[in-house]
Amino acid sequence: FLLGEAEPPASAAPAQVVDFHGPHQAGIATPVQDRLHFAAFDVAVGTREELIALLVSWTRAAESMTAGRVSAADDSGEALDLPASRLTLTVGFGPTLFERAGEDRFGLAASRPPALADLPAFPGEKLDPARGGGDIAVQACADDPQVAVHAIRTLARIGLGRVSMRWSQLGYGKTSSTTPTQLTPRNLMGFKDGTDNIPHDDHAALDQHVWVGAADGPAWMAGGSYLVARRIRMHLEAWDQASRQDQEATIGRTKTEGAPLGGKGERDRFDPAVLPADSHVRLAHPSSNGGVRLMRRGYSFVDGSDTQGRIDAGLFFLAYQRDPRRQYVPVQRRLATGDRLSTYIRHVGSGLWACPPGVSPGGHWGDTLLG
Ligand SMILES: C=CC1=C(C)c2cc3[nH]c(cc4nc(cc5[nH]c(cc1n2)c(C)c5CCC(=O)O)C(CCC(=O)O)=C4C)c(C)c3C=C
Ligand SMILES: [Fe+2]
Repeated sequence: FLLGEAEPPASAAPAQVVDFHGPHQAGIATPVQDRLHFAAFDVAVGTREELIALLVSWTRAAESMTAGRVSAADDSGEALDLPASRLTLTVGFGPTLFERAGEDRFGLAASRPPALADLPAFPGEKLDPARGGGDIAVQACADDPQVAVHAIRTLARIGLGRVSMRWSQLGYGKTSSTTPTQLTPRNLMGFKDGTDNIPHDDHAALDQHVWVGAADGPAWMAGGSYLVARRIRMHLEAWDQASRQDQEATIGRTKTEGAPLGGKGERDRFDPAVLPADSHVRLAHPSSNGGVRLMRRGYSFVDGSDTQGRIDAGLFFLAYQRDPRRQYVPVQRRLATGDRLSTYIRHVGSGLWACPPGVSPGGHWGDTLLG
């Protein structure tokens, strides 16, 4: 059936709409929504003009959907009665968009940011190529799962014949708050996650650790950010056999309160040097990593069970940063070699994308790169 250009549903209170336009893409510093649908696409078109046309049509649909309107006259309809639910759509460009197997498909090879260097291999990871990479990533976050799924489905539908979905991941519960005034969410290990994350309104920290600066280069990335995604499987059966004492020593914080070991309250100031030397928080803490921080925005996932009857669950880790070579890579190197948490987890999927700055009204995703 056909739908006209619809007004936002009456229930779409302004507070449920996150502005799509701005100097930075929404969905990075935006207070984290409850649900995620993340998709990595490979581009099938052959010319730069066709790529631009795709990004223009995606942008127009994203502007509509994030405002709580239908995507187009022939919208698939499953989100029709739902409010915008704080939907954000965030796009990133992977290394293969710039160059794939030595081929410069879109004349972009010279524009590849040095910071978009392929991630090195890390000890202990077991990456499944079917769950990694992708020319373009789209992160859809919303407080309603149907709204996030509708948004990805719509972009895939618009891109039919022009892109193929390489892999995707649903996340059902946020694990990292960026809003310290709210109760910190818990991950599937039962621990509060995101206590010391970068708050969404700490603009000094965002400028220092998340947004690419004008002098960082390349110019088209100023105001953008780099996204690292890791599908991290948790061995929950083994975790559940571990004593609470062992679990707390592994993380470096208490389970119930989320307090640093030796402290009382979740937000107590603490000296990481007093935590166990192989604990996760000690090794991930800025003081162990030359002061670097990450904006964590991950989600829990449960994708049924595997052939051995073990639950296929974990953390879909999403981290935004100014330069992965200085941030994610050295932190992950430290964790991969020394973190006691490594006994209970396995990195099985990976991706890295350059997320361009925000879109101005009338502009489109990637216009600073593609013109
Ligand atoms: C490379 C970066 C990180 C990966 C990968 C990672 C995986 C991972 N983390 C948890 C659980 C927790 N992490 C916590 C803190 C924390 N983690 C990282 C980085 C990575 N985590 C950082 C930078 C920090 C903050 C350290 C600090 O500044 O104190 C915590 C404690 C609470 C908090 O501050 O968020 C928990 C719990 C899991 C389960 C996991 C992989 C599955
Ligand atoms: Fe962590």
